[in-house]
Formats: sequence, structure tokens, C-alpha cells
Amino acid sequence: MPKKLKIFCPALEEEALKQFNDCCSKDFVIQAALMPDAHTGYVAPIGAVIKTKRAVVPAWVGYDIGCGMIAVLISDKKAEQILVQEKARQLFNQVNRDIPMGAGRYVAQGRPNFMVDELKKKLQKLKESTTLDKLWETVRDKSNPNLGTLGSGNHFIEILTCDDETWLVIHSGSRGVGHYLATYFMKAVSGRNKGYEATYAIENPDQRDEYMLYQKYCLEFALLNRLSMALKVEKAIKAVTGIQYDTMKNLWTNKNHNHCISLGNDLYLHRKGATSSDKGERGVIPGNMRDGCYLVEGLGNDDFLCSSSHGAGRQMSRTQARKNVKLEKFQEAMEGIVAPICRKTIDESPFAYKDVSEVMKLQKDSVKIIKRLKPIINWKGF
Ligand SMILES: Nc1nc2c(ncn2[C@@H]2O[C@H](COP(=O)(O)O)[C@@H](O)[C@H]2O)c(=O)[nH]1
Ligand SMILES: [Mn+2]
Repeated sequence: MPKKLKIFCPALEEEALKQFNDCCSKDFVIQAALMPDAHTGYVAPIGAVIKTKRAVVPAWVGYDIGCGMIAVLISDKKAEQILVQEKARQLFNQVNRDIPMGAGRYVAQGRPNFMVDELKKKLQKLKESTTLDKLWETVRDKSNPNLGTLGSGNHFIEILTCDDETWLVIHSGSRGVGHYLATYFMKAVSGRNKGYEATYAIENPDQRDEYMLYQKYCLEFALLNRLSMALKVEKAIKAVTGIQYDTMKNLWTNKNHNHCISLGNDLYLHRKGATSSDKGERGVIPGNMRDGCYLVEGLGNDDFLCSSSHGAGRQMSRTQARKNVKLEKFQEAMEGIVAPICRKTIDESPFAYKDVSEVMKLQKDSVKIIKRLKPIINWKGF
């Protein structure tokens, strides 16, 4: 049977197309789609969704297993939105103090007890299912300090508005835990210490089960990580503005865009920077720190493998952005938004990303736009 391969990114880099074709040429690939925000990755392009039979490829999930988005409604009252705007700078400073951001910054306290208990339960469950005791111990030691930390690069926390509503969106993943496990399994599957970032499929069922087990733990860890930070923002908002809301009640979605899921019958779906968009499923598609995020609902389109873009996608590499974007232009673009605008974040400026409204048009058959959220405060680790 011919493979069903679809590309929804018209202006695709040559290297990304080559990567997609290389991945699709494997005989265990049965269907694939490339999302409109696609760009070059290190093996599978970012934006690739690949269905396989009897094979799981850790490098197609990547290092940041479980990276994704959480969206929470803070308030639907105009007066409260105005209050958040008035106190934006104070809130910015408070969250900067409360949530560790940037590489190598860890948290060891201040997380709600039930989050820490939840993490312990997940670790216990993992211990009962794994045969890799040493690996489990490392994962345990890495989990606690990483819980509730944002990371760096394009991970972000954002407060946004839409009409009278005020929203919180957080983009982060499984942090050092996922990175360690991805490296461990890529090395184990390839049998190499170098050059392991390549298409090595796990075809041995026992090894596949172990990867899927640890991968699932990372997905759950990432959900807890985002939730943990959202609860800290809730606390900071209450302390600075007096506004009270319940994150758990107002949660719109918390889901990931880097994973491999089992579809049953030995079928697996890899998403490397793509959001699941089953019929009626909620999602968040971010653009950049100026243009904000879209809240969307999936249409369950099989051509897209029930997926959508996970963002706008980069149009400049970090090096290109540092070279080409002027700090004054960045400052001008971000007028009215409280954010870390400096030389260190220039590679995260809106100009570094594709036009998200164009990306949305290219996937109108996969997701329906529910709301467009515009940022008023943005945090990034650098
Ligand atoms: N609303 C915001 N969107 C942002 C910001 N920085 C990046 N982005 C978008 O997120 C995706 C995430 O990509 P990933 O591969 O790291 O998961 C990226 O493509 C951008 O479109 C931001 O500060 N605010
Ligand atoms: Mn991500």
C-alpha cells in the first residue's frame, strides 16, 4: 500500500524536506504529515507527525519529551483585567522571584504539597514497572529539583487578554528529566556514544516497553511541571492584585506537543512539535511574544494525522536573529507589553518567527480558532 504523506508547509527549507523524506523512507513508516510551522530539526523536522508499525524512534520525539502548553482563564471581568495591567510590572517582578527561569535554575521549595505528593506517586508507579533500577534512581533524583521550573529559550509564561478576559499560558516541558532519558535511550538504541541523534528504531519489544514507560513518566512530569508553575502564578496574582481564581477549575487545557503514543495494534504516532487535534479537542497555538496565542479546537482531520502546528515556527535561526534583529526594533515591536527585552532575548523577538496568522490559514482544515489572545506580560528564561 502506498504511504499517505502530506506536507502543509509551502515554504519549506530544503533541509527540513530532506529530513522529512529520510524519515518517511523507512519501511516501518506507514503515514506522515508535516505541519505548517515546520522547520529543520536534528533528525526529524520540527512539525513532523509520523505513524509507524512495530517501531518507536526516540530521536523523533526528541529531548524535550512532553514539552507543551497549559492555558488557564484568570478572569472574565474587565475591572480585574485593568488591575492586572496596572500592576503588570510588580507582577512581572514577583513571578521572576517565584519561578526559576533559565538553564540550570532549580526550585526546591514553595510548590504545593499535593504536587510533590503527586510526583512521588508517579515515581513509585514507575519503580514498580521498570527493570532498570539505576535509571529509575537517576530519574528520581532529577525529578524533584526540576518540578516547577520554566527552562530557557522559547519556553515562556504569558498573561494575555481577549475582550474582557485575562488568560495565563505556559510553555515548558520535562526539563532535565526528559533530556536525560532521551539521551539515555538514544544511546542505548543506537549502541553509540556519539552520532546517536539519528533514526534508530526500537524494534525489540522489551526495550520499546521500557522507553514507552519512561516516556509516559516524562509526559506526566511535564503536565505536573506546567501545573505547578500555573499554581505559583495564581498565588503571585493574588498577592500582587488581590484577584482570586482557581487554576484547577479554570484549566482550559494542559497538553504536550512532543511525544510518541501507542495507537494499539503495534501502531505508534510520533509528534515532534505538533499538537494533537482530535475532533473537539482543545489546544493552544502560540505565535511569538508580541502576537500571543490562539485557543483552538481540533477538527479530527486524518490528512493532518489529527494534528496541528505547535506554534508559528522559526524563520530565523538564533544566530541569524542575533545578527539581523536590532534591539531598537525589538523594543518598538514590544511596546505596551511588559517583557524581558534585551540583547540576550533578541533571538526570541517576534521577527525570529514566521507569521502565525499565515500558519493558522494553512491549517484551517485541521483546527477551528476559538479565541485570539494578545500578551500583556511575558516571561522568558535566559
Ligand atoms: N505567545 C508566545 N509564543 C512563543 C513565544 N516564544 C516562542 N513562541 C512560539 O512557541 C513555539 C514553540 O516552539 P517549540 O519548538 O519550542 O515548542 C514557537 O514555534 C513559537 O511560535 C512567546 O514568548 N510567546
Ligand atoms: Mn515546546
